[in-house]
Amino acid sequence: MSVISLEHVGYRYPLGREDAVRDVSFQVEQGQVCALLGANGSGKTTICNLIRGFIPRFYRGEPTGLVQLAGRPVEQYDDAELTETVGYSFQNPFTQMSGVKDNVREEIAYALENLGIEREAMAARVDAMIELLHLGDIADANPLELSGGQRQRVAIAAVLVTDPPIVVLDEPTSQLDPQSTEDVFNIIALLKRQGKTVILVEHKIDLVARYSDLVILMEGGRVAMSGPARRVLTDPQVLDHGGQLPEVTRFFLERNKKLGLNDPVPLSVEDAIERYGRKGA
Ligand SMILES: Nc1ncnc2c1ncn2[C@@H]1O[C@H](COP(=O)(O)OP(=O)(O)OP(=O)(O)O)[C@@H](O)[C@H]1O
Repeated sequence: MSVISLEHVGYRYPLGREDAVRDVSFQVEQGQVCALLGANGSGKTTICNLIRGFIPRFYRGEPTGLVQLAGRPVEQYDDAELTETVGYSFQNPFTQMSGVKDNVREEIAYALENLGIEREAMAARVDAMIELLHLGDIADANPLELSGGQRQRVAIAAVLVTDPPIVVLDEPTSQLDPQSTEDVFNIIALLKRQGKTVILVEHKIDLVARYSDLVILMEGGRVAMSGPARRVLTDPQVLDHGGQLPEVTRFFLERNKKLGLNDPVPLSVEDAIERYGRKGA
């Protein structure tokens, strides 16, 4: 049974002039990282909102089709179940801070307070998140006085601390420097090893190629291409649908074209080294 399943899903925001998503179908199995790709406005965040149940609980309107989590329609989940099942890190970390907590430690603990977790266990889980996301230096800082990148890391910690089986990360590295970006992708790999199912909206295509199992490429609210990352992200048609290809892949596609070859195209530098060894291209 798929952990996340969308079947022919469509939705228009109440004030929208056209459908934000149309006839979207895909399945994600437990432990998979699924990347949602596509140009601005192609429907990625809307899909995240449908999976988290914010549509139609927060955003009104009537979605069509069927969104299921672990085989159960999202509309059958109550609010508490959805909170526990889907951890959601928003595209804009500025909207994610509670605004009611004085420091980062309390901000991360906030989500646990309502779950009735005992104090000591709560402190241990918060400490683990502070370590995981390298927040030690700012643990006592006011969440509202952090930089964008710091807030982004606090927001991810606040999502992961509740240990949800599904994690939705909407552009989690948009404000991060290369080192912190790499850290976040290492955490995604860790989540995968823990058996969590991850939905990732991310533009850094080289990292997407290295860490994702599945890719859904959106275009104008529809699924333009979907399937295993290895298949989709080595297909030059991605470029025709407003997507990007990893740098190494583009290089090898160009090489094949120029030399009239039909060699397999690698997805990452590691992949290229494995296929072509030291002699290279
Ligand atoms: N609250 C809203 N009300 C009306 N229309 C909306 C709303 N939010 C998004 N839309 C529209 O729905 C469509 C899909 O938007 P969505 O935010 O899902 O795309 P996206 O791929 O996540 O874009 P981005 O990369 O810019 O975040 C767009 O046409 C957008 O203008």
